[in-house]
Amino acid sequence: LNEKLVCGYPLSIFFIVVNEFCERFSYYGMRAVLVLYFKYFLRWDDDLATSIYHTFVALCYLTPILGAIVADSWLGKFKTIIYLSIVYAVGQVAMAVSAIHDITDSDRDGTPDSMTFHIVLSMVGLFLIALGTGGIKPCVAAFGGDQFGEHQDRQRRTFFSVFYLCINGGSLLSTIITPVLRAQECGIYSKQKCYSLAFGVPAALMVVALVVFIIGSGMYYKAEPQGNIMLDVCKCIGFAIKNRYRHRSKQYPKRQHWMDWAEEKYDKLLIAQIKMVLKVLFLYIPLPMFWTLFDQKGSRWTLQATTMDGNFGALVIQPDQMQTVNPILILTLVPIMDSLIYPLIKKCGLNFTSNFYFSFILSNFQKTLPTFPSTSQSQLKLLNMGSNSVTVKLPGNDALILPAAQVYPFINNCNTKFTNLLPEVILFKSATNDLTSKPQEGNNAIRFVNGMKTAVNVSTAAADFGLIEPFYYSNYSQIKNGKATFTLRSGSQSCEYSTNFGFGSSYTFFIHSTLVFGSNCQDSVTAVEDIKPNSVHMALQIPQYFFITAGEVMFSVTGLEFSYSQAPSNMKAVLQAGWLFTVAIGNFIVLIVAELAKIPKQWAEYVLFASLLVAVCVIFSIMAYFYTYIDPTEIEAQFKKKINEDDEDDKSKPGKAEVEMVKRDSIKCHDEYDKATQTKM
Ligand SMILES: N[C@@H](Cc1ccc(O)cc1)C(=O)NCC(=O)O
Repeated sequence: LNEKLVCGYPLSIFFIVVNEFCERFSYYGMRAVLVLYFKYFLRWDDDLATSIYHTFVALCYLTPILGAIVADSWLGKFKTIIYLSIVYAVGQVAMAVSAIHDITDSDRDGTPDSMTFHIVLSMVGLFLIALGTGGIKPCVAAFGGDQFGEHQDRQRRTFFSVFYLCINGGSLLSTIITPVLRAQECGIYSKQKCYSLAFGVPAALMVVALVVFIIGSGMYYKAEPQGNIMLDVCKCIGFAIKNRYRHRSKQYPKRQHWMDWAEEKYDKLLIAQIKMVLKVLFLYIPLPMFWTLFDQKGSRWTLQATTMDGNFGALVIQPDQMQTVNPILILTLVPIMDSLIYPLIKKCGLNFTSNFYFSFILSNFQKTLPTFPSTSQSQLKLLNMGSNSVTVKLPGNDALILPAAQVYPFINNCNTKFTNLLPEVILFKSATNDLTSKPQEGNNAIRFVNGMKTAVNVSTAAADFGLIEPFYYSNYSQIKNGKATFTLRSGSQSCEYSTNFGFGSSYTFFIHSTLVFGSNCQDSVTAVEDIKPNSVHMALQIPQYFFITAGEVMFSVTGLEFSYSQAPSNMKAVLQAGWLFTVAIGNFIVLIVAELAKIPKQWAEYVLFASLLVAVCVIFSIMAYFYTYIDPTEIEAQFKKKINEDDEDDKSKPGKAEVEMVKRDSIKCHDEYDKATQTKM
């Protein structure tokens, strides 16, 4: 089969593994920034961004069925991988182009003028990517498995572990790199967040994946497609159901298995193979619930991270970079599980082959947003710009002593009249201009109010607030976390004001009438916190990541190998597609809950998912306990032997030529299986 062996492993798998590394880099790199691209570039709200994200992920895991049909019945795995990789690379390029804001920014203000163009192009790109990544997914893993002979079970198992490590190596690098690229500013006419680069690098990696795969083409074992096996399976199941229904009367004797009702028309080998597949597919039923929780890392968890404090001391983590925790944990946990935990469990006499998972999501939530006025109210701020306390009487309220240089936020009904306010008390009505949500991407939204009788210019290295007229206020500007120094200027005179920012806060800075330029103006500016900085640290997401990743290691890594080893020889890609289909269903569940249920509290949604998963865990454990492992090769060999013996018997009987022809047709795939195993030896 494979003459070139390195340390007992076929050389060809090196190209497959590198291809997978680059492809997963491309996929996860693009996916890491996708939800933020929807929110901040296409300007969609959280629910729409989450829904489209999960529709895309679901599509990526529905298309494997298409890829498996094409590979098994028409092109073979090798050609399917090549053609669909080209489609995939085109999709990635389309995404990169869709994120170039300059293309439609004719007024050069930094925002796209035709959002439709960007939406349509990115949706086309995502569709092509889903077709490509999903289409090749069942083929690459099964193609890798095909490179091993019958006697190389151990090597094949190791291959699947290494394969999983490569997936996570690729995704780890990309989930670190693409958020950094996204955070850069780029553009021809105006500088904006560089989503085009964050999508462009994954596009380049997909081209590399394709080239590496082609380079290895001379070394692969390429099994021939074996006819439209999916169609045969569907027809055979359909016939069994119909036949069972036709013979529902009690006068007909029962058969051992409902699929046995297909025996009149279909070959026993095919029926046995379908039984094997159904047995595994039945075990897959509870799995979507795991993916429902698992895949929210890229959507809800990332959006949640944008409202958290990402300051890790020397490192400041971007919200989308938190996803790297998953591959980091995979890369550490898989070797530990393989070399320590599983052998230990085996030694204890437990057959704990990881068909068990448990994960629980803890939701953390925070309240850093203030109480905002309702539609019939407005928010007012009273600012005492004088140097003495003043007493203020607000309509319907008790008299209030407002100390010097202090601000009093006040929500009142719109028609309330204020009279007799002292000249040094500024009434600052900001109902329509105040921020009502957290600033984007962990930035801080800052504005200045000028209480002086002369216009003041305010600027920092990162933003220019422009010239602020007396008793007027500037627009908001976005400032990153850390120390910021503002320069206040009036004519040729200036002074500096410095302060520290956290993540996701909003401040209004009031410049006092008493400010004297030329000296330190630190005491002449009052900061009023409109929105508190994010108080919950991103590190609090790590336990959730740990539990969900431990669950992934225990069932997903081995699930890949399980799906391969329990599949009949001609249905390996089909069963891989079945496994991936559970991921698609899991993402549809998120979609349904996010779009239809619209649970108002995020924590309630998390608790719902976690409770469902606990219930499903119990059901799955019972199902896994009763599952008995099979050796498809052994079963197929027995059938082959039996059919050959029957053939010999039949040939000796007169008038059986026609039956023999039908049988020969039905075991066509069987002969090919034979051929393949002979070559493998
Ligand atoms: N652990 C996942 C990979 C991954 C990486 C980063 C994320 O944010 C989420 C998931 C994995 O191995 N998946 C299997 C696959 O085939 O992609």
